[in-house]
Amino acid sequence: MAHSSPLVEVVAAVIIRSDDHFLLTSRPEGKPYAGYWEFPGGKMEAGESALQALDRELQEELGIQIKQAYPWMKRIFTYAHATVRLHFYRVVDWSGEPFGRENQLLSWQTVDNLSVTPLLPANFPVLHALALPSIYAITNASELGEEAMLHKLEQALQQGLKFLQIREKTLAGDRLRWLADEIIQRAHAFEAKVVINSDILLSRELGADGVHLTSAQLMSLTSRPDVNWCGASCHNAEELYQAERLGMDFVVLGPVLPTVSHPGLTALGWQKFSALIRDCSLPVYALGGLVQTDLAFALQQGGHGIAMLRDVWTDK
Ligand SMILES: Nc1nc2c([nH]c(=O)n2[C@@H]2O[C@H](COP(=O)(O)OP(=O)(O)OP(=O)(O)O)[C@@H](O)[C@H]2O)c(=O)[nH]1
Repeated sequence: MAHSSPLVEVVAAVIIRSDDHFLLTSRPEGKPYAGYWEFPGGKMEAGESALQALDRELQEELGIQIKQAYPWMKRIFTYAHATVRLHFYRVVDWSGEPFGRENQLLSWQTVDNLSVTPLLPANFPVLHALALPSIYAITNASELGEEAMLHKLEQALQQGLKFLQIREKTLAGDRLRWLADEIIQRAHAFEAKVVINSDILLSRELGADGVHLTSAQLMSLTSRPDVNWCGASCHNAEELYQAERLGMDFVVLGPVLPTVSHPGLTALGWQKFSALIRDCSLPVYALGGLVQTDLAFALQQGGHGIAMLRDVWTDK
């Protein structure tokens, strides 16, 4: 889209408590969209980095100091008054207790039970992304065996796993249908989301929460399949761009590190991962050779979380 006005760079903080509640504030009188609920933040000033701007805004508006913030999605949005580029950060640790220093209202909210309205229109995709957990598991019955896979899944669900992809390339027909059905039933008993690799019809038939498209499917589609959650595998800038264009809910990008399952693919490395997603408007999971302890680093690189096919099923 062509921008008639210059881009206004804005930082916005998704301040998340350990109980997953996040903070919304109401826009003060006198500003465009006064009374609308937003994430605390504001315009970057000349010479400031995004993080410096975030730090300043949170001190000015809420009286808190950031201790840990992760860069997250970016999003360009055109309002009648301006075109803004929003730099979202997830702030997970801070000092001080937030209070409205500019007489704005504050409210701690959850994605499942949002009780304030109206919200700034640019922020809806961000709320959607907040519903996605930071760990994305990928099933691996072909290596573990089907019964062992189900057993490991049960354990992982008990330990808090909330999101997984059924990806069983060596199974088809009734065998895949049976296993997928077993997995979905177990996951749904724990309110975990399940997407199925590639097969949109199977996902609908079994009542899964959506699909995970291969990069080849992603590149050949002209619109997003009509399912609740739709993700895709990406390996480069072109595929990321297509995922944004089609309005995917999330992507995985990799392989970040060399991996046993895809020996032919050259690993991106963390630097390239981070550079590729710097301006991405979607939540991006890092994938490829990762273990659970890589999560913090992936978040620092701008990732939404990590996807795992092996480490997630190993006993800890
Ligand atoms: N702070 C904030 N701004 C947002 C969000 N979403 C969103 O579209 N914006 C837009 O980004 C711009 C931020 O401008 P602002 O008016 O809050 O900036 P500011 O605090 O520096 O105020 P100022 O007008 O006094 O300079 C507005 O156009 C606002 O509509 C959000 O979640 N938080």
